[in-house]
Amino acid sequence: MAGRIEDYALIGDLQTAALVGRNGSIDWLCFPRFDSPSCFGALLGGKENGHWLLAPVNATECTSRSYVGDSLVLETFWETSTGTAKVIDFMPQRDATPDVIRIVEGISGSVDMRGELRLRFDYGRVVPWVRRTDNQRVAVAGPDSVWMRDHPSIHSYGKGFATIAEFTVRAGERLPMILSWMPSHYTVPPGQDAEKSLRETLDGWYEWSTKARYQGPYQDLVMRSMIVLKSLSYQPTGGIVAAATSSLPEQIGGERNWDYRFCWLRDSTMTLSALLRGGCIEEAVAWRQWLLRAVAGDPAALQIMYGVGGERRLPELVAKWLPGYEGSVPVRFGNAAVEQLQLDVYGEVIDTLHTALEAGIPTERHVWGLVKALMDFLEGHWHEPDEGIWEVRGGRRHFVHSKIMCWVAFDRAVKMAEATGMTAPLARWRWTRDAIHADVCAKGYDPELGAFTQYYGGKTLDAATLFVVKTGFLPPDDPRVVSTVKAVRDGLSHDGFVRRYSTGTANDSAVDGLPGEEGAFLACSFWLADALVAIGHKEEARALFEQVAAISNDLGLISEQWDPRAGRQLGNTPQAFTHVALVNTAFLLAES
Ligand SMILES: OC[C@H]1O[C@H](O[C@H]2O[C@H](CO)[C@@H](O)[C@H](O)[C@H]2O)[C@H](O)[C@@H](O)[C@@H]1O
Repeated sequence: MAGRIEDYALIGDLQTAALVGRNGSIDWLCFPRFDSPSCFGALLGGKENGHWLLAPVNATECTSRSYVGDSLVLETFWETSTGTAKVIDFMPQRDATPDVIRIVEGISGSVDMRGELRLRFDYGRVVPWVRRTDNQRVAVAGPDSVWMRDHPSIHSYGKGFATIAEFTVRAGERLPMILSWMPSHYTVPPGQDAEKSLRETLDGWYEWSTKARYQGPYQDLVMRSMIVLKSLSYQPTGGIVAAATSSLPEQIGGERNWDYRFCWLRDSTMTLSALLRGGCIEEAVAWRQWLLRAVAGDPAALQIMYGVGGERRLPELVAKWLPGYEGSVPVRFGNAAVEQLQLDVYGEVIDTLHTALEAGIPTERHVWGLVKALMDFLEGHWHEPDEGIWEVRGGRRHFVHSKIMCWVAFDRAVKMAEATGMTAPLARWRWTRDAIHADVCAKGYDPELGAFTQYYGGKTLDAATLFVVKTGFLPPDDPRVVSTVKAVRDGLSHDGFVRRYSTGTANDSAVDGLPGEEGAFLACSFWLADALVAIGHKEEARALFEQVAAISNDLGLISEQWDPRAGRQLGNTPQAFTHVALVNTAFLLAES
C-alpha cells in the first residue's frame, strides 16, 4: 500500500518527477514527461502497479532524510543494528535520456540492502519483457524501454516479474544504480557516470538557487517552496504543471480525484508571480514564450489549461484497472476541466504580464497583440456565467471571484497601456472596468451575510472572494472587505484551516456537481492570512501562517489540501498553488 501523502519526497529533472516514500520506495514516476503514463504507479494502487524499493533488509521506515542544501537531491538515512547507510536519490538534469540514479553509501559498519524493481508501463498495466544485455537489463513494452545498470557488486536476479537486488554496503563504499528511459526503438542509452551526474546536478541546483535566493523570515520553507515551483516547470518549453501527480484524493475514499500534470494558466501565472518576487526573471520570460506559442492561432479562444508542450486536447479517462490511493476511485488521467469557461483566467494572465512589466521585462509588440486579443474577447464575455476558479461541474454561474478577476484584467490592461504608451481602446477599457466594478458591488455583496457571496444571488461564502482585497478591487478599510474577511475566517475555517467553500450538503453539491466532502484548501488559508495582513490583523496572520506552514512534511513539501480531523495531507502533491500561496504570504509578512 502507498504511504501517506506527506510521506513522499520529490525528485525531478525539470521534465518529469518521481515520489520517494519514507520506506525507500519510488511509487510514482512518469517517463519521459510529467504527463506521460507512469512506469511506477504504486501510489494509485499497489506494488503490482510499479515501484522501486531500495532499503535495508526488513526495514520499514527510514531514520531521517533531507535534501542536500538548496537542491532536489535527496538523502535518506537508515540506521540498522549492523551499521548505517544512506541512499542518495536524484534525477540528473536531462541529457539524452531521463534517468533516476540511486547511490547507496555505507556510512558505518555494514548494511544488508534489498532492491525490488517492478516496472509497469502504461499506468501500472503493462508488464514489460525484461532481458539481460551485457552488464545491464532492459525492460521493453510498446513505446517504452527502461535500462537498468547497477554497480558490479550488486547481485540482481529476476523473480515474480520483478528484479530483485541483494547486496551488502560497507562503510566508505558508494554503489550506484541507474535507471534510464529510452523510446523502445532506440538502442542502448549512453553510459552514465553516477558521481559526475551527482556533482553536475548539485551544481545546477546551487547555481539556480543563488539567483532565486530569498532573505527573510521562514527562509528554509520559502526556498524549498521556490525549488518545488522550479521543479514543476517543464524546462524545454517554459510550461509549469499544477502538481506532479494525478488522482490523489481530496477525500480519502472519495471521488474528487483529478489529474494535475498540466499547465493551468491560473496556477502557472500565480507560480510565476511568486518566482518573480523571488527574482526569477528567466522563468517568467520562458513562460511568456510558452503562453504565446500555446495560444497562437486563435488567442481569443483561450483554454484554461494546456499540456506542457502547449497541447490543447487533454481528454479525461478513467483508469478502471487502478484501485486508487487508499481505494479512492475513479483514478483519472487527463482533465475535462480543459473544456470549461473560467473567466478569472484572463485576469490572472493579464495581471502576470503586468507584474512582468513592473519587474522590468518589456512588453513586446506581439505580447501586446495578445493582451488586446484577450481584452477584445473579455469585453464581449465578462458578463456571462462561467465555471469559475473552482472548476465546478454543476453548471455555470455568475461567480463573484470570476467577475473580480475580469475587473483585474481591465485594470491591469489599462495600467500597461498607460505605462508603455502602446495603442489601446483606453476609454472603452476604462468604461468596462468601471462597469464590472459597479456590477460586482451591486450583485456580489450580501448585507445579510455580511460578505461577498460565492455567486450572484447566492447565500454562501467562498474563500476566493478574499481576492476582493488581494487584487485592490476594494481598499482594505472598506467595511465590505473587513466583514468578508471575518466571515470567511469564521464561516469557512476549521481550527484555522480554510475550506474554499462549503461541501457536504445537497445545495453545495448542486454548485460543484460532486458528491462527498473535501479537506481544507491550503492556499485559501494563506489567502486568509494575506487578507488579515491587509485589514491590519498582522499577529493573527502570522500565527495562521505558522500554523498552516507547520503541516508541510519533514522536507517542506505540501499537497493541495489538509484533513484537519485526521491530521493528514490530501490531494495532489506537491501542489504549486499551495507553495505559491506560502511564498506570497511569507513575502507579505516579511514586508509588513
Ligand atoms: O474541484 C473540482 C476541480 O478540481 C480540480 O481543480 C482544482 O485544481 C486546479 C489545479 O490546481 C486549480 O486550478 C483549480 O482552481 C482547483 O479547483 C480539477 O482539476 C478539476 O477538474 C475539478 O473540476
